[in-house]
Amino acid sequence: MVLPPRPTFVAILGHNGAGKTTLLRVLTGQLPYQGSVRLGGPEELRTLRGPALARRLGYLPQRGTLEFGLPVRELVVMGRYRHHGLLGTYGPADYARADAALEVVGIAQLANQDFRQLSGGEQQLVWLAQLSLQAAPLYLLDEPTQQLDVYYRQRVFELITSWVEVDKRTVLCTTHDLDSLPGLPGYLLNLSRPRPVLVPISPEAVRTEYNFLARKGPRG
Ligand SMILES: Nc1ncnc2c1ncn2[C@@H]1O[C@H](COP(=O)(O)OP(=O)(O)OP(=O)(O)O)[C@@H](O)[C@H]1O
Repeated sequence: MVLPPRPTFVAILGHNGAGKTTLLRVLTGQLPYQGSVRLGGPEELRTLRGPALARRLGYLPQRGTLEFGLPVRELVVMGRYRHHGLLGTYGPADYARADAALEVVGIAQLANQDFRQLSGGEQQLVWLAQLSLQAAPLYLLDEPTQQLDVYYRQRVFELITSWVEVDKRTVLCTTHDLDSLPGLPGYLLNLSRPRPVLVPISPEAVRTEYNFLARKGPRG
């Protein structure tokens, strides 16, 4: 499969267990794979490590946790780690970016709270704000709207659209949230299909995939 050369959004669909997270883990270099994977460059993915991989992609896994207490703003500013190192000193410009990202995802009022005291949905929004500071050309999101209410779900898909259209990033996003997709520019990739292909998003295409997933069980 080849993604379009221009920045785009791909919603990765499929039943539970279809392999959506597995695909993202392959693309982030966490799992071995057969065949060939290239991310916007000539090098084979398995040869990229550390900073070289981080320059190509930002990854938001499911259910990110934190073992220690940290104010939200301090966690978000760490999205700039590629520029300073993870424990580097961040300056006023970095904090201004963090504040702007919190504003965009709609949780500026939580900036000084301890991350661990936030609700699951609020924590998810913090990770999205942090990711937006990474400024990689490819973002991989694993069910980013999983715990979000209808307002924030809509807001996250607006954010994704702006990452594609304004910031010119490609976003691959696993989701079960088909209701949010019809108006978005980009593609569907249904991993429950025997031969998954990129299908341009339209209300009809979303309905077709919804009906496929609703009628057929994960084992066909
Ligand atoms: N580390 C692992 N070892 C063995 N099997 C695994 C491992 N991780 C996932 N699997 C299996 O691979 C299959 C795909 O899992 P994956 O997490 O990619 O599904 P998914 O499409 O993301 O599902 P969901 O929608 O429930 O998140 C599942 O059958 C799962 O049990």
